[in-house]
Amino acid sequence: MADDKTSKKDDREILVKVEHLVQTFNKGKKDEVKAIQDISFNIYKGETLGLVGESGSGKTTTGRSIIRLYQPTGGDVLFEGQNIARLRNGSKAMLDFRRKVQMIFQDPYASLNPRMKVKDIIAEGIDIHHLAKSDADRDNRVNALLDEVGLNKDHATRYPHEFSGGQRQRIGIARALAVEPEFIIADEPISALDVSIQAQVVNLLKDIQDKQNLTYLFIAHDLSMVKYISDRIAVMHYGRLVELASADEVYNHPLHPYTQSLLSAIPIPDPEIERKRTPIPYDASKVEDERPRRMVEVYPDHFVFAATDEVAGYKAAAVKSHLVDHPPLVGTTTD
Ligand SMILES: Nc1ncnc2c1ncn2[C@@H]1O[C@H](COP(=O)(O)OP(=O)(O)OP(=O)(O)O)[C@@H](O)[C@H]1O
Repeated sequence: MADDKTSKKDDREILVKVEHLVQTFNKGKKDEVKAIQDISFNIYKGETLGLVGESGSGKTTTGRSIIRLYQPTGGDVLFEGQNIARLRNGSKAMLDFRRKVQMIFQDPYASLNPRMKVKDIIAEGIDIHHLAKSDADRDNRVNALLDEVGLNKDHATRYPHEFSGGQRQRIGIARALAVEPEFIIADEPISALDVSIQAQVVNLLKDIQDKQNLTYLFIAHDLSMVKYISDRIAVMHYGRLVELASADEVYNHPLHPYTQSLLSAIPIPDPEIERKRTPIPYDASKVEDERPRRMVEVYPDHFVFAATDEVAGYKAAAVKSHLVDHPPLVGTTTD
């Protein structure tokens, strides 16, 4: 992390270390896109790090660069201390990484091969990594995985089109779990699902995490669900991180104007309060000028993207916010 001076030594084990990651598409061409512009953060073993931001902010690109679906333009990604950005495709270390890190995708319709039976979809990774000792072992593993995600063994011989969206996402989760991963990148895993199903899938992911001590990067634009599942939250804007802290900190003591604006747009399930609230508009001019900025720890474990002369202001705002017993709901009210 850029400025660790106020951090106490802690015993959290770093599983993934992203350092100065840069991802530029079509570099040097007319349609160049700076999708990620120098971001650094850690993901600790056993935690869920939520990555939020508007469409186009670079969340998916971050996930895909970490898992090496994209070769980073710059920077490093350390997984268990090994630099993934430099691994050769086809090497033993890369194969090992491909097993340990799995992805769950947004669209459970597009991500499952319609011509394959569910058991073969789930067992794909088992086959690639030669994890099953026999055909019976393969079947047993598939059945246990179906059970784990709330499906049953009768589903094994069916095809994806026979399932609902929520069930398909469960199949996608079983496929990811099949190779006994350590780290899962879930890219908007519930955005395409009915609201009534979303909580079920999130709860399933949480249960599995508890049982298997998995680590998650959970990408979403829906801040309400991210709060529920995340230990910490990183807020992304235009290819940069602007704030990173525990979920409670981000929700109750947001410091960066962009985070405050995002939070103010979440509907509150109380019609009385909701009626009086107006979202805070985001004024980029003050916090996105030419001054160099970096992530600074302005409160313990609470980082904000700040220029040197903004740090004191953020620190004071953090202290002030914590003095209030019940922090004000973000968003201005008309009262
Ligand atoms: N393969 C690609 N080639 C060129 N540009 C890309 C590519 N992938 C993403 N981009 C661009 O990079 C930027 C970041 O996109 P990204 O998909 O990472 O954002 P996101 O925050 O995940 O958005 P969403 O929520 O819509 O998925 C966008 O401007 C996007 O158009």
